[in-house]
Amino acid sequence: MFDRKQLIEAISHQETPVYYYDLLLLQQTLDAAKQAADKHGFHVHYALKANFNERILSLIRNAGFGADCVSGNEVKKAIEIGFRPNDIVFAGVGKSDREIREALNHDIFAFNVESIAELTVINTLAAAQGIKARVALRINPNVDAQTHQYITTGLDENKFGIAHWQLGEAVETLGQSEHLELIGIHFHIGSQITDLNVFKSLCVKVNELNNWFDERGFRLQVLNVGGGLGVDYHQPDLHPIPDFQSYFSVFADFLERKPGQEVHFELGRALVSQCGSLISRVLYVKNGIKKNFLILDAGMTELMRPALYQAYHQIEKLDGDAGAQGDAEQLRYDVVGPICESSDCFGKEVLLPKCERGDLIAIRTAGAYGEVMASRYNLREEIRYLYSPTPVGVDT
Ligand SMILES: Cc1ncc(COP(=O)(O)O)c(C=O)c1O
Ligand SMILES: N[C@@H](CCCC[NH3+])C(=O)O
Repeated sequence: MFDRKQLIEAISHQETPVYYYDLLLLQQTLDAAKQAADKHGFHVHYALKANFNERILSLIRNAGFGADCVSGNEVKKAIEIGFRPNDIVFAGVGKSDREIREALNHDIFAFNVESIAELTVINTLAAAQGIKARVALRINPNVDAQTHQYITTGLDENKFGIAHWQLGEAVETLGQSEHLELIGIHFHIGSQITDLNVFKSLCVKVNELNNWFDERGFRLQVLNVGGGLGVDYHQPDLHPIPDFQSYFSVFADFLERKPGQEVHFELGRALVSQCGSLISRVLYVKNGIKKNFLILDAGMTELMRPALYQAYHQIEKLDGDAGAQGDAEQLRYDVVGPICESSDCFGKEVLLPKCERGDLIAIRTAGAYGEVMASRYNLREEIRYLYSPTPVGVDT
């Protein structure tokens, strides 16, 4: 639970803006996800792209998750943090030769391969090292994730994965590639998916393709269905932990596994979103005729999602006489940052208790795709962090 009192105390001497991570909530989320996945014998790789803060990664590694990486540096980071190479997968439409070579050196579990040309390149680089690379084919299943158009990835018009009509050629290439071992098929249809029916549709496609490979004599070890489970940006206190039980049950009920086949997942957002908040102070209040502006010391440089996708994040006043839930006068504010871009806006017409300079503002559900997407535009300061006390008995 978001402990405002503890946070206000911790923050009082702290410069803002600052990312606050609730490590207890993170641990509870990881425990819930692990328990729900273990019930079905599912393997979960954490998608590092969502947040690669080292304290967070350590907790995730200790909780027994693998790693899903999308660059050579993410692979390197995962190894440094102590993820076992055998628990690391590497996706990405544009893996460079250097990145592929380094991942081969580490003998990672699998490359999720996104094109036929990439198969040929990995085969050549593996041959040069005299080894065999384990690969899974990332297939574009043309399933509509019913999410924001910029974060949908599994439609024919998206750049990700191999199209189903290219599978014949992919299989032919594999047949000619002595240094590749096909271990599975991989899918990822998009992010922030809140309608579980979408995952049922994905299962139907995975089953069809699993049969397609089976009929051609391929014994696939792994079905990797990617990530994408969404979180509640509107009510973070009501739903601090996503419903992992229902999510994994969809796959347990609808995926038709062949004997011995493993199911792998790549969750990012669902594991880390709710544990993070961006904490900021009000620099200025501008009262206009048409609008009131709350100008914060945090901007799109610290949290880009609202500017980039018009994403909603709950905005709360943390302190002040009335507190966030008090019966003080409420006003509507456009909550903006100091960056010289009009899109530098966290929310329009946000209803808040009357604010003044120095008040603390929390922008919630910022643990995923927050800090990692920060930029130094306008030569902003480096990101600062603050952590809640480490959960008892947990080693970070
Ligand atoms: C291949 C792949 N796997 C996993 C993820 C993690 O997605 P999410 O954070 O929505 O769980 C992504 C990002 O969308 C991705 O591109
Ligand atoms: N960055 C996106 C999600 C992209 C997921 C990675 N393919 C977000 O903030 O919601």
